[in-house]
Amino acid sequence: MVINELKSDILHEVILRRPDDSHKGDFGRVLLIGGSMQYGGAILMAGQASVGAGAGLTTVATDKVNLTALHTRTPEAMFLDWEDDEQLLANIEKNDVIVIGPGLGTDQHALHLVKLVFKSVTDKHILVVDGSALTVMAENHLTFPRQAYTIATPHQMEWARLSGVQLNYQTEHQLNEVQRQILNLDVLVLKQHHTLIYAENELRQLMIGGAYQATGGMGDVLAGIIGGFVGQFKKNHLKATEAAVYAHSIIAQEMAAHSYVVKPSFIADSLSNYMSRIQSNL
Ligand SMILES: NC(=O)C1=CN([C@@H]2O[C@H](COP(=O)(O)OP(=O)(O)OC[C@H]3O[C@@H](n4cnc5c(N)ncnc54)[C@H](O)[C@@H]3O)[C@@H](O)[C@H]2O)[C@@H](O)CC1
Ligand SMILES: Nc1ncnc2c1ncn2[C@@H]1O[C@H](COP(=O)(O)OP(=O)(O)O)[C@@H](O)[C@H]1O
Ligand SMILES: [Mg+2]
Repeated sequence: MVINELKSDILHEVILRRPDDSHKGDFGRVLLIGGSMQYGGAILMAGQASVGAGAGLTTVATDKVNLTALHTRTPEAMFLDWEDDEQLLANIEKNDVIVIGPGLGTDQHALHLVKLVFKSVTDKHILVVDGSALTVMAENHLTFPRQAYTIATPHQMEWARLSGVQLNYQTEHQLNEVQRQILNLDVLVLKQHHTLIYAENELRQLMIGGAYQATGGMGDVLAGIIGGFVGQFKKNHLKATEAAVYAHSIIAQEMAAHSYVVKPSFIADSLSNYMSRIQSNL
């Protein structure tokens, strides 16, 4: 398979100046589901990243224990109790993008939520599946729903669990591509040093980023940025995903000039500033 490098021009192609005559409803409604008691930080970071990426409206469905922390860190985001199925169903319908998985955990409630989302999404939705949701799928032999546009963001271990392609075989790109198709995925973001993005007729590789990103929460922030980008830049979901992947790492790379390790939440917070530089072509 031919691998094309993912380059900075993707940012200029995707991140456009907002029309003056617009409102929050024009820039995507993103619902993020995750954050057990143990992993609350993951969904907080993903929510913060969705807001930072410019999603018009961000809602976080999580364990009640995370309510105060969410509103303290990211008051722009709305809260939803993840035990309230009725509210969840109403919100799935209302939102354009559903991000499920950051800090979700793998217990029975996590499985219930994954099943609820998979059966409720329609062809109007973009679904981003990350973290624990991928492990829950693997453990319960679930496949992605056909009806939604689906993007999965596994790291190599999560991909091995889900696809059966073990780490030492993941360099065989054709194997990953076949699994992407079998699993009904529109886009596979296979995260690693030099992340690969598999999609119909296309394989792209990120050639920036580094070990300063190897810290918990880095993927949670990426899931939130992807949610914010696909919700907002609606013309091409694949390109919006690629731009999110590139922006996430170029910001980390810039921060690494003066940070040994880059804090994921710092990327979420500086994203908007970076995007403003891109749209002004600075
Ligand atoms: N502050 C928080 O609340 C955090 C919550 N997290 C959540 O914790 C849950 C479990 O995710 P984890 O990823 O920790 O656990 P997993 O058990 O799914 O995988 C982690 C292990 O996979 C292995 N691995 C192999 N290749 C890898 C690669 N390329 N990238 C990363 N790991 C690779 C590593 O040995 C690593 O310890 C997820 O729902 C995640 O969102 C994590 O994001 C960490 C931070
Ligand atoms: N050495 C590295 N070089 C480049 N990128 C890295 C490196 N280590 C981790 N990353 C990036 O950081 C993110 C980690 O995602 P993930 O493992 O899901 O983290 P978490 O679940 O803790 O949030 C991915 O985007 C991955 O590509
Ligand atoms: Mg992760």
